[in-house]
Amino acid sequence: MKKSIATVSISGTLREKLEAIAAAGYDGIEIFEQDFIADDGSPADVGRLVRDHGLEITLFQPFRDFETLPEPARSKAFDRAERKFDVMQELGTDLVLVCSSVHPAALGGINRAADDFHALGERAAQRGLRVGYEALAWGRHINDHRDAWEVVRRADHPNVGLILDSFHTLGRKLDPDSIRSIPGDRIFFVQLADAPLIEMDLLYWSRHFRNMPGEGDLDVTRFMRAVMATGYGGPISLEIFNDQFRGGNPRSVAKDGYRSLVALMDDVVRTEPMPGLSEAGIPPRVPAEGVAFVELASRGSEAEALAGDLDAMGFEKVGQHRSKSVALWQQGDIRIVVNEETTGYAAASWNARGTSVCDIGLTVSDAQAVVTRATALGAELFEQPISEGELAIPAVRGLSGSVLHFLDGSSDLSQVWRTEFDAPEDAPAGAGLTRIDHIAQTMSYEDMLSWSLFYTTLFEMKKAPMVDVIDPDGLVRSQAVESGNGAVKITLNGADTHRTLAGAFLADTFGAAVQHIAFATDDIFATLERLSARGFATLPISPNYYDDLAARFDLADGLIGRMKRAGVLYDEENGAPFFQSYSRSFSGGLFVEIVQRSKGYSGYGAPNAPFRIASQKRLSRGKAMPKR
Ligand SMILES: O=C(O)c1ccc(O)c(O)c1
Ligand SMILES: [Mg+2]
Repeated sequence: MKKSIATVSISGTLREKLEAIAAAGYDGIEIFEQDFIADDGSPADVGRLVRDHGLEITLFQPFRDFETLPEPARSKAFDRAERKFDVMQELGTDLVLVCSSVHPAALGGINRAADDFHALGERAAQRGLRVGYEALAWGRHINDHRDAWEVVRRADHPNVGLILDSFHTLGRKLDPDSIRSIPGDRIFFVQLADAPLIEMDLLYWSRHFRNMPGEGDLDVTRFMRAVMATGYGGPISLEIFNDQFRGGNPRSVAKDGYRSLVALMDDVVRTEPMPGLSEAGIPPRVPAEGVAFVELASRGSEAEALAGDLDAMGFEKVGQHRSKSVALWQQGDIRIVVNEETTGYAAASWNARGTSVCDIGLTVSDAQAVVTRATALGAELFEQPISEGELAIPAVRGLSGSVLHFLDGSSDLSQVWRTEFDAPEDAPAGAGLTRIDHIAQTMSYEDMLSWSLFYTTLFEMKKAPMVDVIDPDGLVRSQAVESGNGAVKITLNGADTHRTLAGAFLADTFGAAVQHIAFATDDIFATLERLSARGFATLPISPNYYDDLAARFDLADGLIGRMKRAGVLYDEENGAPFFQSYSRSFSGGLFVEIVQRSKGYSGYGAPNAPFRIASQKRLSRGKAMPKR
């Protein structure tokens, strides 16, 4: 199936858009009239430019306010159409989108509209062109794809067909299954868009908040399944009006769109039986089964300080890489790799960002299959020369230059710690930190959709609801993506000002992704006691916090006193308790969190974030609270 994207969907000049669209792997573009008019090339030049990028023009759009006008406006509309037909022929495209009229003078009437389209079809046919009719959700008389189809059906002309747009159908909560009874060869074009569910005016919602399939809350898969059930074989095309994308990086937005289309069609072929459809062939989404390791790039005195911090947290250095300056630290099921190499990817990461997380290893059922799926979704393979005795661990680039490695139970990969690090089989229990609870990535707000799409298209992962994290200096939006069994949880934290703690971290580290790692324990008080004996200092929390806690929750006085002494924060969800504590910042602005979840608490303690952040900021300004 041809993959296409409307030029309105991304930012830049037409030429920049074409570069980005071609690089992302699309077959064609819907050319938005404005984009073409703004370019100073003739229609023929623009057509050539598009084809020189290996793209075709799948659609010319939009042609507005055409149908059911009274004379003399009706004749004028036909004249306008003829002029657009001239342009289309010069551009080299045969299909125009006519969107349903919003003209105040439009008379309406299915038969009147059908007559106008029949006449337009006759004119188009003379030039070998085709006309597609789309119901805008806010069209004056036609605002439902079922009515648009009735117009097309009655127009009864081979050069007149229907254009479907998932936004207009799903945004109006129309049943997408009503599409199933339309003959596929009468559907000329299909536009796809998702959107977050927000109650607002349809037109405003459509023009500003659309996003890529999978990024929003509409059931675009169900819509597309219905389309495929008709036997439709034309292009699938993204038409995304989004304020953020208009100002975003055209290359990454185009790549996100491509990723969303591949994932969407994969979901469709897996759920809608379609004889003969050959789109399958990419490995399915699989669950991420666990965090196998987190790798930090470090060097010199920073690495020494980091070793001290890891030791204070109860980690033990269990192995040294056979041929590289890379150490393996472990506690329970947590593996931290510290890479001090002076060449290669980790070295480049250290040079750019100082001590920071440069690589995340995830456990999956089949590492090679995950890499195959990731590359089909547009991710880049990651490869480094490997030395004698080293394993080639499947890996891809994540977003913003990050790297993800994949380990599975296959014989070689499961032995990596023994093979490369001579690590013993038994894990040190340390201070009782058992596993990685979650990894918190910090990013600019506009990258959040890209990251959540990245994870949810690659893995069986669900998005948790977006929560607001209140930093005294601004808002940070936080959204978790989680594998079904909770084995892998990643929180995506989007900052849009450098004044927030997250934003300052981003600026100071040139966009390092991971700002903190949360470790789980079964007994936070016992663990903190052991850590304290090892010299680990928790983040101090204001005494006011504990007074408030007593008012908010029905907790034993003894417990609150214990939390206060240990620097533990508390939250609760339907009676399920959650305890969390934070470290002070390490070099590079990284910090860790220690959590104890019980009875299925599923959140991240978001209500505590303002107090945690305020304390971190006090410390970083050198105004630590006096000990009391
Ligand atoms: O917002 C609009 O006007 C508009 C134009 C063309 C489309 O295909 C569409 O879905 C919306
Ligand atoms: Mg549309």
